[in-house]
Amino acid sequence: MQITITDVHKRYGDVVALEGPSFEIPSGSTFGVLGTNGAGKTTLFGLLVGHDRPDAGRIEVGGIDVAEAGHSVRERVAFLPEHAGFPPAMTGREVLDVHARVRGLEARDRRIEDALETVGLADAADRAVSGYSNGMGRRLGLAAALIPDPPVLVLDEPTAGLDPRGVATFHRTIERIGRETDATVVLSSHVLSEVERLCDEVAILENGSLRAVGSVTELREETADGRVTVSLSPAADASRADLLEAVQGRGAVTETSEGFEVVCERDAAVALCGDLESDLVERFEVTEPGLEAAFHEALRDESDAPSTDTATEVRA
Ligand SMILES: Nc1ncnc2c1ncn2[C@@H]1O[C@H](COP(=O)(O)OP(=O)(O)OP(=O)(O)O)[C@@H](O)[C@H]1O
Repeated sequence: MQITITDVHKRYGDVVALEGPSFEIPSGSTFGVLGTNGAGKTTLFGLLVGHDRPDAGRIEVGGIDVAEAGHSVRERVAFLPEHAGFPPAMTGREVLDVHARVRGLEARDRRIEDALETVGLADAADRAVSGYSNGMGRRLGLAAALIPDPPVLVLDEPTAGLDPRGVATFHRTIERIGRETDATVVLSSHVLSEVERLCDEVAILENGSLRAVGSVTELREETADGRVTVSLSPAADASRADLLEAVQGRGAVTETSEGFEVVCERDAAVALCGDLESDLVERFEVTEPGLEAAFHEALRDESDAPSTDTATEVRA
């Protein structure tokens, strides 16, 4: 189910939480919302799931205005909040049964079995929640969200506070939902590698405004620069200064003990490698920008931005 966010504004007193972001979340996609602390992610999710109303602008889920839809939005959008707690004395299965009854769902047993299976809790279903690990608790929250078979799943920082094994299990669960259901999954995270792994598309927010939106590949290629690292051969010693001068116009050049590095657009980086005379070059490497570089570039935060991530081409 497609989600359309149009010029949404929200303030809390003097604090502007959202200042007009507009973007679309394609039906059936896994979509990541990224941003620094206080960027407006949780506020946006609160509006998306109908907990709050925007001061101006619209959010539509499957063509229906969430602010006008009232409680019926719950039939379309399921929410896993950042902190979901459950009565500790109940078993996982009992928790899900209560969720299913409250929603008035039919075929409850089948739905509960399916949800437990999807999140990998079938074996632990009859244990008390008090004995669940943090990660199991998060997955139980996800199972509760999945029970009504919602067209849209909104997950606020779903892996925050989990250990690496819990994170890996949660990732597999989200990938499975992406593969096996038609659900549109919207998640927020501070972990860029997680978003890069799970999401088809990403929006980057800062101070309530949209800074960038697109597929992870688009953001990598359009928003951030690549890097060429060149080690010169001894044959280049005599012409080192000329070589450095020749590459000056190609991007930001830094001399290194072995040669030089040039940070420039990815296409320019590849072209530069092709232009270098092979007998003067011992080795070069083109490093593609990753989402982390794109994120920092979108926020124009040069100070601590690693500009490159993945090495893609090495030639001796
Ligand atoms: N109920 C509230 N009352 C007052 N200010 C609020 C309220 N909720 C959010 N804000 C403010 O709105 C801005 C956006 O907050 P929000 O929680 O949406 O950001 P976030 O991107 O989810 O941040 P984080 O990554 O830290 O969770 C912040 O400046 C925050 O302090």
